[in-house]
Amino acid sequence: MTAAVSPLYLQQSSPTYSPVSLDSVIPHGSLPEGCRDVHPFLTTPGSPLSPRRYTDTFSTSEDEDEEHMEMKNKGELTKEEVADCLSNLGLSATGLQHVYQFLSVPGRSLSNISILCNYVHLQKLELPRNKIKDLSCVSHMPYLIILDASHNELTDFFGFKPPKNLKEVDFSHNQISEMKDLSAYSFLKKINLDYNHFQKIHGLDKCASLTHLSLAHNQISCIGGLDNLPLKELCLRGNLIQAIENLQTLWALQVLDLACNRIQSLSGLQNLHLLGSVNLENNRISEIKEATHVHDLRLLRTLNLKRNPVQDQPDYRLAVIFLLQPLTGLDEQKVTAEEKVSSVNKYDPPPEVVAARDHMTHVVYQLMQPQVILDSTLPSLDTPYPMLILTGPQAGGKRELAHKLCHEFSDFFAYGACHTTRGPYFGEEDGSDYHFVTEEEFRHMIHMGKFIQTMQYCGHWYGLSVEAIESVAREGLACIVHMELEGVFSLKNSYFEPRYILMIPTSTEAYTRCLRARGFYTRAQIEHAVARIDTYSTVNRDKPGFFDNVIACDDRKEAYQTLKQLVQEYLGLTDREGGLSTTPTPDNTSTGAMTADSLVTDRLKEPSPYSRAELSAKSLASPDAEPPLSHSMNYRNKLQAELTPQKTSAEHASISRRRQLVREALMGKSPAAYSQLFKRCAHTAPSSLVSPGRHTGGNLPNPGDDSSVEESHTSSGLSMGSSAGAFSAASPAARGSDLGSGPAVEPLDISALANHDLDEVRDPSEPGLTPDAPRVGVSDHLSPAVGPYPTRPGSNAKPILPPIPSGRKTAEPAPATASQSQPADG
Ligand SMILES: Nc1ncnc2c1ncn2[C@@H]1O[C@H](COP(=O)(O)OP(=O)(O)OP(=O)(O)O)[C@@H](O)[C@H]1O
Repeated sequence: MTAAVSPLYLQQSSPTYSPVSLDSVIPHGSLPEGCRDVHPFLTTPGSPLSPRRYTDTFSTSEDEDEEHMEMKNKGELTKEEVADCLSNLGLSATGLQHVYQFLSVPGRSLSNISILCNYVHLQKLELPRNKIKDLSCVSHMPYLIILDASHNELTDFFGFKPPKNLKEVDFSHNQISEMKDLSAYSFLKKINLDYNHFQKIHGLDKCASLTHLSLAHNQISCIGGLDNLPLKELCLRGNLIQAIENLQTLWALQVLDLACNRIQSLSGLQNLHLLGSVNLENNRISEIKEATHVHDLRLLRTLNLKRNPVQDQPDYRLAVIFLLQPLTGLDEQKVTAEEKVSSVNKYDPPPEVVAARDHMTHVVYQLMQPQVILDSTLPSLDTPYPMLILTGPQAGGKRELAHKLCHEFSDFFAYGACHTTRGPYFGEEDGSDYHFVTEEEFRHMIHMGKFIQTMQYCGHWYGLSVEAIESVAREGLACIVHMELEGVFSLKNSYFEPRYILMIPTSTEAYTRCLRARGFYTRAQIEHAVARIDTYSTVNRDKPGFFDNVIACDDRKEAYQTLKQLVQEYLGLTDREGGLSTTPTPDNTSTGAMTADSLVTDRLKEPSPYSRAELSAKSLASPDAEPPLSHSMNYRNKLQAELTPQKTSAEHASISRRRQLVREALMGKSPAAYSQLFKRCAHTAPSSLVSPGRHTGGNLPNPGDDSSVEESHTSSGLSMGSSAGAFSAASPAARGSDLGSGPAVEPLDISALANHDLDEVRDPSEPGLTPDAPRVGVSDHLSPAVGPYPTRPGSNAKPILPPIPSGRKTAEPAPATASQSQPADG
């Protein structure tokens, strides 16, 4: 049987090789049926059908060998070499024959490959590292898909008629200097033109399939000619490019390599939303802020800015990681989770982090000062000093309403003026709205441990000093302070247990108008303030109970009415004019205040898991409601909860009695006990009271419950009931100013407490014990062995939750001097 002759074979002009029956080469039946039409030239090197074998079988003449050698020497590709280098037997494009589809002839110094005109079925042609100047033979390869002519001497760009299916071309490392129109090559997908002499990109407009283009190491100075190409990868490294331009229409671009150019800015990348990797190594980028140009590229995962001047910027890496949060690799180094967290904590710390740092700073600075006992706001673990904090975005009227409240409820409240480094606005008075200080003074105060919390807002510092609160407390009043969210977070870390009322605008437009109308703020400040509305509502939503109440502050009058009503409810007062009562409205909301949760619900129009009544009941201290323990539990309770999860029945009884007292206090039913908060005693404490260290609690005795209220009133050497009055002895200002109109409180004799019969304080479940008796452990603390005042000041205070005082107790505020209540400077 004679094998059919392949078309390729028919194109061979060599007389040496005549059609041959495969049966003469390999045993019949050893090739699959379809393979029997294969031309013997198209054999795999080394296979039984390799040209070597072939020539052995059909021995050639010596003349032919010589001719072959001669051709080789001239750099001409010979049939033998071709036969050696063919591979990939497969069906021809027509599907009618079997042909070898690949030819790879690398590194043979070939300059003449004209013989390839005959190999029309080739689909892949590799000719790298030769000396080829002419590729016209490719014109005869209509089925060619991949062409590698890299490392040759080509000067002509696509110097052949376009093979219709040509998809990948590698002309890198040649000497081509000019691109030409490639509109006939519409199937081209990848072109590699690295290491040529191109100066300009053009002619690619119609390459509608081009996804990969590499023009590295040419002489291109401007990016252009790439409009609307579906490029996914573009490499222009090693050129003379100075700016990233004309890339905005490359909507599909994912990988961009612009290393080793002269680029100074990342501008020009901002619209490439699919970009996942950008290499800008060894350019001239010097500013970290350049990273903002790619800030919105949410898919950007790797960025290389190595060998750019920007690397010398302090904190470069963290800053870039912060700006480009989705990055997983920067400068060929993995971005770790730790780096991401550090960068956020450094450049945009969440309020909790700011507050924690702030709190830590002030605690440390306070501890570094000589310690004194505060006469009024002593951090009693049982009875925190009552404060009301109005919080919310700037210019929401917090300050105005705080002043109004203080004016109207002057028997209860006074304004706590913070310190600020900003200058006074028109009409603001030093000491009334703020204490206006210089930055230097402010910093000095920080270092002297004078602040409880500070915050930087719009470039200015604000701080609440111990003295600001103390001076109010010494008057027997509760303190109203206004502050931003971070201040609230910080205060929540402290020993104070204020009530927090969020005043929030519900209409952004109206709020913006209001800010503008003030005329104080720059555009950026207005935007900043508006953006903070969301911060507040997010905290409110995510942290139920964080704010005790929420009031919409769009309308100041309404807001004030609501606030006033709330305060009256806190105080258990009836409205002086309107006769408002504390009785809750039928839906139990009782005021126009929104509860913290309901505001979010309203704002976001999401269904609330709670009814309005439930929410109100949760946040307002109605007579029948439990005190809002979740957020106003004091330090001691928190610690107790952690350390002694199991309470004795005596404790339970004590707690419930305390709660009852709170309810009554809130309703004004037990003013005597409640007023003790602000009772000052004329009694002069022994000098041992002025502790060398400011007691922040812990190591001093704590009666633990209210069982000793009566006893302590009568027998202690100190006034009691709250930190406000308990240690007035430590403060000359407080001494002698005990002219309050409230009920007199008898000094507490600690020794009497110490002498308690232990039997009285045992668990009532045990025979002979009363529920309200102090626990044995507590009484142990009170051992006389410790001394007359061996324990924490205020330990004689009764654990009555004191949200708001029941009234002013002093006729005349005692003059306060810094030395009396502040840590001494130095
Ligand atoms: N110690 C503090 N800690 C945190 N924030 C504070 C502190 N003192 C004042 N602030 C807040 O700083 C912001 C800027 O203060 P500024 O006095 O400029 O605002 P304002 O216009 O008076 O605001 P508002 O009318 O809401 O009181 C305000 O929101 C204010 O409540």
